[in-house]
Amino acid sequence: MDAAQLKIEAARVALTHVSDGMKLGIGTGSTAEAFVRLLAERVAGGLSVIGVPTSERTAALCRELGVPLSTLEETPELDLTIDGADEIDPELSLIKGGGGALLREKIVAAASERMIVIADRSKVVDVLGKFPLPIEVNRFGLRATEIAIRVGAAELGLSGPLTLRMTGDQPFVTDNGHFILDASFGRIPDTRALSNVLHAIPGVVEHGLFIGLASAAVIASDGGAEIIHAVVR
Ligand SMILES: O=C(CO)[C@H](O)[C@H](O)COP(=O)(O)O
Repeated sequence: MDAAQLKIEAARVALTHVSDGMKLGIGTGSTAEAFVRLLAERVAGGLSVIGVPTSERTAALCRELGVPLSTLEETPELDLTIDGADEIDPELSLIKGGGGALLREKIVAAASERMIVIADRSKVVDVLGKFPLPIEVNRFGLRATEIAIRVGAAELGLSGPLTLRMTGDQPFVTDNGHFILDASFGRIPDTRALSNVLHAIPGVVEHGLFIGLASAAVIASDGGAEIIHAVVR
């Protein structure tokens, strides 16, 4: 199977966990898009669900394909979120935000009873950090925030380039109007410690470490799809 087929396979298996009447968080990215396309087919066939999208991009696709949408304001408690990831470790901690939607993705996942991550096997790692960690930051005080991140990371023995994400010659702006710094720290042995350090910096809005949020992961490979369950949650 090629990469696109693996994404569809992971999405197909995740869809078997969706049932009539569910309130769904709907992720962002190419794997989540594969899920939306399959979900739309089921909706056309009579499945009744309501979706809360994690980005404007996902919202537009859902509207185009006829998946009924709500907002987190209208529907603040969700049954299940299905989303992709950039990296997944054995405890189902994740790096997310490659598509820039990490803040809404984390809020939606936290508002959901369960989160199922869908990915191909290339996303599974022993230790998170090969994929640069996206950090959503307020535009105000960007340089000061960058310095505070460097200092905090160094206290944990982490260092590496912090790159302002760009779209062409302009900084990439998230759906929430913020910038993203991609932190190439390499392996992150203590994800909780880094999460705490980043959350203590006022200019940091959110980061892409998702710890204790995923209940299960559907990992697709040529051998088929494997479901990994989290120990907690
Ligand atoms: O976190 C995300 C978007 O913010 C995506 O889930 C992540 O980047 C994976 O994307 P893809 O399925 O395209 O590999």
